[in-house]
Formats: sequence, structure tokens, C-alpha cells
Amino acid sequence: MNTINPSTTPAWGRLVSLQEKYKHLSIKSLFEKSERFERYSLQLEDLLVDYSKNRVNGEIFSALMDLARETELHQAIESMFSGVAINQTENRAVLHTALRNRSNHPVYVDGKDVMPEINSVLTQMKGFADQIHGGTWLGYTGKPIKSLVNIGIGGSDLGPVMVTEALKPFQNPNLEIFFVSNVDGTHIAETLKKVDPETTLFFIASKTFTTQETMTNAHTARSWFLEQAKDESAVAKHFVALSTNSKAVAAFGIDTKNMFAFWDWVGGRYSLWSAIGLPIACVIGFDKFEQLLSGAYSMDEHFRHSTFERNIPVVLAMIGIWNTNFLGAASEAILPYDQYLHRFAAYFQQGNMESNGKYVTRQGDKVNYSTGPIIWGEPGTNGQHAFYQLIHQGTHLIPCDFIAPAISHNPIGDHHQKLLSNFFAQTEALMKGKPLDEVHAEMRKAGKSESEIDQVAPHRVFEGNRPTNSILVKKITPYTLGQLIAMYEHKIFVQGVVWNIFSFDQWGVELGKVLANGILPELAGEEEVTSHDSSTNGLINAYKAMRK
Ligand SMILES: O=P(O)(O)OC[C@H]1O[C@@H](O)[C@@H](O)[C@@H](O)[C@@H]1O
Repeated sequence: MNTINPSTTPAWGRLVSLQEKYKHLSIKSLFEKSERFERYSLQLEDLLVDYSKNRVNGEIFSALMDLARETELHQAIESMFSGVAINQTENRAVLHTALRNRSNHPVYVDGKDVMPEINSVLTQMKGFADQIHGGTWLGYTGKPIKSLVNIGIGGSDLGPVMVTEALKPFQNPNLEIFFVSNVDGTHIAETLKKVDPETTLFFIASKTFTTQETMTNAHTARSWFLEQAKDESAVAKHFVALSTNSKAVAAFGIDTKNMFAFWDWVGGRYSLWSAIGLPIACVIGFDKFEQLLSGAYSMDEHFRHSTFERNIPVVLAMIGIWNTNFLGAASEAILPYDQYLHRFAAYFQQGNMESNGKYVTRQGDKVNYSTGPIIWGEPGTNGQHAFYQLIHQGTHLIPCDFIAPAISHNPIGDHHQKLLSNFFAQTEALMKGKPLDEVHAEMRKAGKSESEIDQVAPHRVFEGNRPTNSILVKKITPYTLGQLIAMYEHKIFVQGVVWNIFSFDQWGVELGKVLANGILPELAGEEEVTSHDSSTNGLINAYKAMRK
């Protein structure tokens, strides 16, 4: 990977001047040109991305595209797809795209084509998913599996949770799925209350198979299971492992023939396309899982081969960079107008923040510009009645992505039209705002007194000019969901390339883990702890006193 500091490129310099030149640029005024929507929207099959409601004009857009070129994005894209070890701090390739490479053309890592291994795990997954989905995999007392429990955390949890929720309309009604991630005993305890050991299958999902939370929950699940089954040999019918670590899987007591492998070149937060996706394949069926892969593949092809100006992930990423680095936005909201997508923002909170929450450049210095934004969001319309106040009238600039399907899986009465009327109205409102004279006129019309108008009118003003993207898909299907996920994955990738950071490691999660491991034995006895600063000592000792 190159080590170009984006802030030293000519394009960045131009963007700095453009920011000054267009500091009063109003999005509304950009719409005086009638072809704005046609020029500033892109379509890939049934996915439409409208980025016209951004504070971006032709000059800014072309400087952003130049910035992508000057930071050698094209070479970086090729390096990722072709298996170069671009995750340099871990010396690994980054090949979630190979997992969904439906062309099956060879992809080489260290001179070896990885496609045969990928295909062989997919075949193994199909064999297993068909039995679970078809009700022919039987538990130790001969009953079909009804309940699936995925035990995993971070990337080994969020993807399968998000996708199984998003694709609930495609779920086999004979199966129910649960996810246990938190080491808080409540999570596993409440889940185990709902399932029967005779008809439950546990997926122990962990890339490393060493993660404290997952191993703790897995051991608890195993003990709970054996209390009833009383026979170690029954474990094989009820526990499977999704991991890269066959030794640790065997040591846990799961037969490696019940292990579904993946590889170190699959990042945790990019792993739902790998064996980590097995629970998805079980509940929606393997054919639908393949459609999810195909959707992602279609976005991969679009991303790899489209010119930057017509490239959806590139355009979204560069507009995000404009908002972050030139307009000063510190966060981005993802707002799906689809209840099934209720975990979508949480999924990309990890995807984005673990990937691009970095202040060290690829050459090891501190960056002199902002990097990854804070990602958050909830489904519309719920968010409208909660936090949109701040998006409309707060002091922070919060660029938002609005996502909606044209066709609902639940076309009841006029629910969907009401939902979508809000989807359309919000981006319009955020752009147009409402000036003081309009508020005055409205209040006068409503017969308000002049003193009331003076007092209240300023509070009813919306300054508008708040940037949004609108993403409309025909329907949420495995295919379109695959496209949407891959679109955001590549957006994150592009931004990491431009920001000159390493997007595929996550050293920032380590320190807390190490300190917790040191504290754990200190919590065992009654003696006073003195090994930390006075706050940490004070808290630990207060905890010990309280638990007596
Ligand atoms: O899949 P395992 O190895 O259990 O890791 C689970 C998660 O752990 C966290 O600390 C992060 O590193 C995540 O990226 C990862 O997805």
C-alpha cells in the first residue's frame, strides 16, 4: 500500500480552497439546475443511490474524484481483489471478496489459488444447511433441530444477527434463531430458558476460538447441554464450530468434522460471507445464502470495474470525506426505513468504526486530519420521534443515509406508503429547511398573536442545508441485501485508502482485553487491591465491599 498523505495532494489543496469558496453553498440552490438528480444519482440493477442532496457541486465533485486518483485508489482496489497482503500490520491479504467470487476465477494468496478451499467449505456448508433447513439433522434423542443458537461476538455475531433479521421473511418457519454474544451471564441464561437441549444446535462462532466472551458462553452452553444429555458423544449432534483455529476447536471437544473453516485473510467484521454465515444459510436455505453472495459479487464487480465518477462505493466514500474533512462532520447516521433492517446501523458501526477508527497513518505517524466518523442509527420512523430533532436543529452536522425498499414484505393497508412518505419528506426537509418568513406567515395564518410569533418563531425555523444520501432498493431480498452490505464495505475501504490508514486491523480492541485479564484474578479474593491508580483501586474495592 502507498503511504500518500492525502492532505499533501493537489486535490486536497483544491478542496480546501473550494471549502472556503463555497462555504455558503446551499443544496437547494444546486437544484435550480433541473438535471441535478440525473447527474447526481447512480443505479445498479434494482439499487438506486441518490447523492444529489449533498453540498457538492461539479467542481467539488471533480476534486474529490481527483483526490481518489491522487491517493492511488485504483491500485489499492486491485491489490485487495488480487490477494496482496494489504493488511500489513498483520501481514495478511484481505479477501472477503473471494468468498463471494461467483466467477470462480482463481484468486491467489502467496501463489496458491484460494477458490478450491472456498468452494469446498461452501459445499460442506450446503450439506449441513440442507439438513438443518430440511429438518433431517436429528438431535441425540432423534428429534429434528428447531432452535439455533449462535455464540459469538463482534464480527462473529453482528453480521449473522443483522442478516437473519433483515431476511426474516425468507426464514424457515420451523426454525428459530438466537444470538448470544455478551459475557454477561444474563444473555446466555435468558436464551437457554427458551430452548430445549434435545432440539437445539449451537454454533460456536469465533475466528480465533480464544475470545473470552465466546469461550465462556460456549462452555456454559456445553455444561447446560450435558446436564440433560449426560453423554459426551451427544455433543457432536448439537455443537458445530465456525473458526480458523482447528486446534482450539478440537481442544474444546468439537469434532473437527463439525468444524467449518475460514482463513486469516477474512477479517472478523467482513466474515459473514464465510463459514460465519452458516447460521444464515441454515435459516434461509443455502440457495438464498448464495443469492446473498451473488448480490455482493455484483457490487464487487461494479466497484472493481466502474470509473470513479460512476462508482457507487467510491462516490459515497468521497462524499463522506468531503463531509468529514471539509465540512467538519464527526458522525454519520444510517437510517433504514425498513424494520427488518433494524440491526443494519449496528452492523456498520463495527464495520466502520473498527476499520477506520485509527489515528496512525500507514507509515506510523499521527494523522493531521480526521478519519472514521462515528456511525449510529435506528430505523425510521422511530428515529424521527427520538433523535431527528438534533439532526434538524442541533449544532452538529450529521450527514445521513436514508435507506428504503420500494416494496414491503408486509403490504398491509397504507403502512408502506406512510413509511415512504416519511422517507422522502425527511431528506427534503433536511435540505430545504424552513426560513423565518415562512414561519411568520404560517403563524399569522394560524391566527397567532404578534407577541407569540416573536417569541416562538425562531424556534420553529429550520436552517436546512443538511446533507443526505437516499438509497432506494426495489425490495430487500438476499441479493439486494448482499449489494447493500458490499456497497458499505467498499465505502469503508475507499475511505481507509484515502486516509492513509490500515482498515483491516483492530489493535484498538486489545488494551482493554489485556487489562481485564489482569484484573480478573484480583476480583477473586477479599483482599484490598492496590496495584492500580486510585480510581481503579477505589472502584474495585468498592465492588468487593458491595458484593459481600
Ligand atoms: O471471532 P473472534 O476471534 O471471536 O473475534 C470476535 C471479535 O473480537 C473483537 O475483539 C474484534 O477483534 C472483532 O473484530 C472480532 O470480530
